[in-house]
Amino acid sequence: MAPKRKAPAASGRATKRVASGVSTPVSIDSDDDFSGSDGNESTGPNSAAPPKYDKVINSYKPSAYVRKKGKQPQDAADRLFRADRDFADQELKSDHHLRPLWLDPVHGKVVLETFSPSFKQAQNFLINVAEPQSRTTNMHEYTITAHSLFAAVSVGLTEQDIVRQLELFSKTKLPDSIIDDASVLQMLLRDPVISACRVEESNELRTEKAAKMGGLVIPGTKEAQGNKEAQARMEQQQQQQRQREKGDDDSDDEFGGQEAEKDMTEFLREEEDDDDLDEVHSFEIDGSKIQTVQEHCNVQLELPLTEEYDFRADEQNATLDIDLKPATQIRYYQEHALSKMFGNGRARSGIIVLPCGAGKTLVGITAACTEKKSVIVLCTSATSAGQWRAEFIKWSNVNPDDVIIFTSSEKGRVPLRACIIVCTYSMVTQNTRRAYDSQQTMDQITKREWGLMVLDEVHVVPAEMFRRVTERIKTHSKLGLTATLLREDDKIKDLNFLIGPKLYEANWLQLSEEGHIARVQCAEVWCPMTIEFHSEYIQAKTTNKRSLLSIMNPRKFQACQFLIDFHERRGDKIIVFSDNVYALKQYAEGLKKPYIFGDTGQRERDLVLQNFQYNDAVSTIFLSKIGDTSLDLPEATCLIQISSHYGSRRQEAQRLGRILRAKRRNDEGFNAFFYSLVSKDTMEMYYSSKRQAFLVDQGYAFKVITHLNGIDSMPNLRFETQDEKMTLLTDVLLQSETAGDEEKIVDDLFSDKSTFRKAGGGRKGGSGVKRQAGTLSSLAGGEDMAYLEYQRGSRSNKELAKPKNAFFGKEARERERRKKAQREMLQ
Ligand SMILES: Nc1ncnc2c1ncn2[C@@H]1O[C@H](COP(=O)(O)OP(=O)(O)OP(=O)(O)O)[C@@H](O)[C@H]1O
Repeated sequence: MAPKRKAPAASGRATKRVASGVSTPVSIDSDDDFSGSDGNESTGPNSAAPPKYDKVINSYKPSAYVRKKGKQPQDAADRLFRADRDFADQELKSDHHLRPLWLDPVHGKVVLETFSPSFKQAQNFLINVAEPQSRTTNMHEYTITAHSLFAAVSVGLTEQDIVRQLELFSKTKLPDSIIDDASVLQMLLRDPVISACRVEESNELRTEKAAKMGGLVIPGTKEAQGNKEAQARMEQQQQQQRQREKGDDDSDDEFGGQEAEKDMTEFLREEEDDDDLDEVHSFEIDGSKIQTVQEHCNVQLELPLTEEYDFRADEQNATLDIDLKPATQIRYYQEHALSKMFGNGRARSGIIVLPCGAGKTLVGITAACTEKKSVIVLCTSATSAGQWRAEFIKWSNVNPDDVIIFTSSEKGRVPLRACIIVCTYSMVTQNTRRAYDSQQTMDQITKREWGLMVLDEVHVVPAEMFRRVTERIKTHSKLGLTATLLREDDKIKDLNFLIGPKLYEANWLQLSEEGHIARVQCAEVWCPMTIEFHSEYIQAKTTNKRSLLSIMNPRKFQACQFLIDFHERRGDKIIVFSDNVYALKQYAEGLKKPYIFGDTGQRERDLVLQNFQYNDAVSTIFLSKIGDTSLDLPEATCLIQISSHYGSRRQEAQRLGRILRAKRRNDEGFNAFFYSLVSKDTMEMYYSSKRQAFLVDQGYAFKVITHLNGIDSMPNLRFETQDEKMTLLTDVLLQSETAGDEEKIVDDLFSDKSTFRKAGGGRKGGSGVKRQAGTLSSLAGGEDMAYLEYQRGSRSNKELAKPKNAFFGKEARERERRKKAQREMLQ
């Protein structure tokens, strides 16, 4: 008999340590396709090299790590093997190599081996019961939380199912766990906040049989297709039967009738099975206090609630005539996501997370086609509202007259019949007095009940806005859609009770391997500082100055120039992002490329974007932060970040999303590219790794490029001579403190005060940004970035925009100069 082996400590971040690709620098050769090597050089999770973790486990000697009293080994790994992480006593099952899960029962962490034979089955199970934390090539890490377990139970998994499956997939024996649902309800009844929200005074729970839930088929799936075919066959059989009865039967299909009967028997059997469903224990709460109860349960009691809508039993609200067009087939992951929402035959409110370009819109539309009740869609801009309407008409058979837009520029009338209304968050949440027609539409929206509310881009909308939306609009179910649940403001928890729990989160790498989104090569390019820039960097007294010096590092400029040239020659469309406006202008003008930032007027923006989209001579544009949320950007295949010095993981994920939808993604060997240019030995390196954390968790490996082969022999490379470098340094040193600031853009979504519209819709003449008052010192510095605060009411924007003093005169002249230069670049 083989000797018993002990389990190693299931360290929470095992995958992260394996995943980190930044530690071993590699270089690229400009003559090679940097993607062409298939990432073999990569040290990160995308590496084609065999999994190293495997070897670590096999050579593992658990006893060596057991922490003995009195002995305090102080090496770097010691903290990973503290008492609460030491699972050396857990016994490995004899066939543990066939089972893919390592469990940490103390912290609820689960590590899944992707190279295990039962990986797929284990993954399907884990997605239901746990939150994915990190999904790299060889290891996935999940956490089991109260929310995730509750979500699992509410899609029909029982406590026994969960324990049985965990036991099945785990390499070690499971510790016991007990859940008691009824006692939770009794506890809620006794809770002072909740009992005050109840309708009845009694302490009794109401008990009834669970509603029948089977038979629901999500449109656009193979099952739905099968059902339609079966129904068509049945109709055909009935027709033939009628003809036979009339005596003029000429059909030779004598088995058709039996087939139809079989379908029906199967259907009835499913219905019968549903009779075995459990009992429902309930108590009723006052409708106006739902939000209080949700917040209290989710936040204080940590008992997440789910909202469910039995739409098939709703006879009060009119049915919407909508179905997916017969040719519309939803993809398997869209079906998975929707089955989480409709898994128990009702519509369960919650959030579906799919990467950019994976088809969130069709998920929302299919949800609408499943419920067939009135729908309200909330989106972030007028452009997006228009796209939602067009997509409804493209994918479904809905009558176009039934899809109404409500934005600042378009205010359709809401009909009394069932309909779909697509509006912007700002239109619905506006607190100030509305124009007459706008108020009328708003009244029609708030007066009626909606079956489904689709909330687009939930990660960028402030929680306060959701609160207002959900308070004002009566809806039976809510579906939040987003590419990432990351929010730097830590308001994600609020989304849980304002919308619902996360229902589904797709695996980015899997979708890109399957060609649903583009395959992306990520790289961090380390640019050494020149001696002069670095010595000024060390002496600089303020963060802003240091930041400006690291962005303007001449070697970074050269790397940017080289990469643009390299990718333009490959036929890529390139977006260069700079959060700093001074650098944006210096780089773009220095390289003779068009650019857009907050101050760029609408016509100039449109001109630049259209040229980028349609003009082969314009392959590169420079964008400030305005490109993150406020522009409807054409497709790009290469992104270069030159300045993004704070560690926003969301911004990083959002920017990556810009290239995930590349249409050429299914071309043989196609890769999109995402570069971050980082000045070596500066704070940029720290922020860069912070920003990458989310993408590393999604399985992206960041290659580190320490040398761009060919850069030294590149013709017309800028800042080659010492003189040029020194002139640049002098210019940077002469800039005022605020030149090192990031551009301050507050999307109009976030601000009631903003009088500006987002690009592509809304009020004429706006620039899509909120400008904030700049300090006098920023003006005195002579730099040409000025922010004005536009107040509502008192004076028109036109008046305010008139130059009022010499500085603004200069500003106007500068704008003219810039426009002229841009026009020349675009010719
Ligand atoms: N099931 C499907 N069959 C065919 N095409 C699809 C399907 N699902 C999505 N698409 C297409 O994929 C593209 C991306 O879809 P969509 O714009 O909805 O993505 P998204 O997730 O909303 O992206 P973003 O977050 O960037 O807005 C669209 O062209 C859409 O038509």
